[in-house]
Amino acid sequence: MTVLTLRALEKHYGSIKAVDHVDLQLESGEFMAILGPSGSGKSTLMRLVAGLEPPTSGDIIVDGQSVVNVPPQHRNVAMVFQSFALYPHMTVRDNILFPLVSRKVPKQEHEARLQKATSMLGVENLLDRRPSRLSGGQQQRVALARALVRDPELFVFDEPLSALDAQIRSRARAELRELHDQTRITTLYVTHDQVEAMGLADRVAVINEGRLHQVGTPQELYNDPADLFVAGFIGNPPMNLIPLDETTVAGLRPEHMLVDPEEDVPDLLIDLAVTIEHIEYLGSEWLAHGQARAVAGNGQQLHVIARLPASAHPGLVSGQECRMVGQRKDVCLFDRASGKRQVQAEVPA
Ligand SMILES: Nc1ncnc2c1ncn2[C@@H]1O[C@H](COP(=O)(O)OP(=O)(O)OP(=O)(O)O)[C@@H](O)[C@H]1O
Repeated sequence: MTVLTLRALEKHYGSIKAVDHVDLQLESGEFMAILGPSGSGKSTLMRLVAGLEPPTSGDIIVDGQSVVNVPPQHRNVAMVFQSFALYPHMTVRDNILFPLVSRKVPKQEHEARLQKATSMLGVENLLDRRPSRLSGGQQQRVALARALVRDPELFVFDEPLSALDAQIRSRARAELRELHDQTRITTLYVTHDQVEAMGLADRVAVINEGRLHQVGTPQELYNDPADLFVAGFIGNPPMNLIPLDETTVAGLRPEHMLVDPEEDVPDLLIDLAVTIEHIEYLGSEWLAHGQARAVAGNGQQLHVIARLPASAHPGLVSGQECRMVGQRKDVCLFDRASGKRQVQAEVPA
């Protein structure tokens, strides 16, 4: 079991800080997702951990030992890429055995390790095929078997499901998590897809422009975003971010936005006059999109979204005026200048 620590890790490309002072610790057996938009530094971070590139500064520590000067072939890190990177001219068997051959693992160990990895991934019956004769899902499982066969200390995944069809992606997600639960290999999983990150990981590290914004369980990120970036990134659709005054922005999840409440709602903090733009039907719910008027008294228009259960037909049409309100208990407050979450004591009366 392996603990991975990143300490003040930096990677600069000229003036670009691809990784900007990242401190992060993965506990032994933990599955951590690195989640961020395109260009946020996720792949760079992963390449530093695998040893494919040296950091500009900072340290990477595995079980108490710095590995910054250890070349990639001597780090026991198994990587699985988006493209799977299987060798097309080799059979599945030879692809899976390749890490053992290249690391000169004694031949008598090969069959037992092949058997263990292939039975875990259910690819025993594909051993004589070439990758071009496999479906995307099968290729992904072969790539996982190849990563597993070497008994790694750390798994590093770079968007390993993004090449799969949407229909099989959710099954592949479940299989990946089952594999983790069986092996408990410490895992760093890079993705820009929050459904993957939130659905798979024990904890999620949200990164943007090379900087870590928050590390927490999926529930913590959703319920207690640390700053405006996380609030506007997590959730689909994300939080409504509504300026309250010169210094404060209120964050309110679409499911907490109440539309035309019939009864008095206690302790209102948000009370908006909204013109409906359109109503979106998503099967299990409705999304009511609208423009709020005169937010924070400056006449500024603001796009807002309310989420309503499928059973509650909103009875709204485009162009209709309505009221959207939110209670203080459901609101997160952020400092407008720094973007940071305000502590509860600073909640304006
Ligand atoms: N070899 C390089 N030379 C110069 N700049 C680079 C290099 N690699 C990455 N960058 C820059 O570093 C930043 C982070 O890139 P990185 O590929 O790590 O982001 P990412 O979050 O993985 O993006 P994506 O999701 O699009 O793959 C970007 O601004 C990128 O242009």
